[in-house]
Amino acid sequence: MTMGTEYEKKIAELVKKIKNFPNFPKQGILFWDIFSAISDGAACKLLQGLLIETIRYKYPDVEAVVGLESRGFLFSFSIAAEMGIGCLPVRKKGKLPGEVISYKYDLEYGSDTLEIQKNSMKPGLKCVIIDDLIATGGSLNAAIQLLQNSGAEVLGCLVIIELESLNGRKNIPKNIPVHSMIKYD
Ligand SMILES: O=P(O)(O)OC[C@H]1O[C@H](OP(=O)(O)OP(=O)(O)O)[C@H](O)[C@@H]1O
Ligand SMILES: Nc1ncnc2[nH]cnc12
Ligand SMILES: [Mg+2]
Repeated sequence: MTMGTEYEKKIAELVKKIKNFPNFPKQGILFWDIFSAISDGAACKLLQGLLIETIRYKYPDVEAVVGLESRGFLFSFSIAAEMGIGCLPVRKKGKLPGEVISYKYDLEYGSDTLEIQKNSMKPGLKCVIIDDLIATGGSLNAAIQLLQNSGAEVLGCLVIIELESLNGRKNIPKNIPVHSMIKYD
């Protein structure tokens, strides 16, 4: 996909701002800190503009943006407000009031459950899932399953960062596009 050299220049600006932290939160993990890229106003504007440009180009029919707790929320509201479309949260079990639809999934140890509010869902609602980062792909895949079980149409996913060495895409259904703006090994 090409969105032009201006777009590429803005991505390069963003890349300069993202810091990483070795051995956080555990020994052996290189942590990519999206908050380091939004600590000044110009950087916030840059990233917001890039996200909106990407969504408009990749998913022009989107009707709602679904943010994954918690870092995904930063970006879902910003995009939804600018585009005048819905902003739906996917949260861990027990955090959302009212009737919810749940999806339980396996982790390396144990399991987790994601939820979405039933009254925010309409059959066939065209959703894009947004998060800061894809690592193993477990979170995005669980959100895709949850939304599809809820009757939504998942147009695709958008993440800012992809950790390619973890090959998270192998855990995502082949017919669901995942667009990442920045790729690290
Ligand atoms: O592809 P995966 O292996 O599922 O990992 C990616 C997820 O991990 C991080 O969230 P985390 O669960 O650390 O919580 P946070 O967003 O609340 O910080 C990140 O923000 C993604 O949501
Ligand atoms: N390496 C990493 N950096 C930041 N967030 C993450 N979530 C999962 N893996 C991560
Ligand atoms: Mg997260």
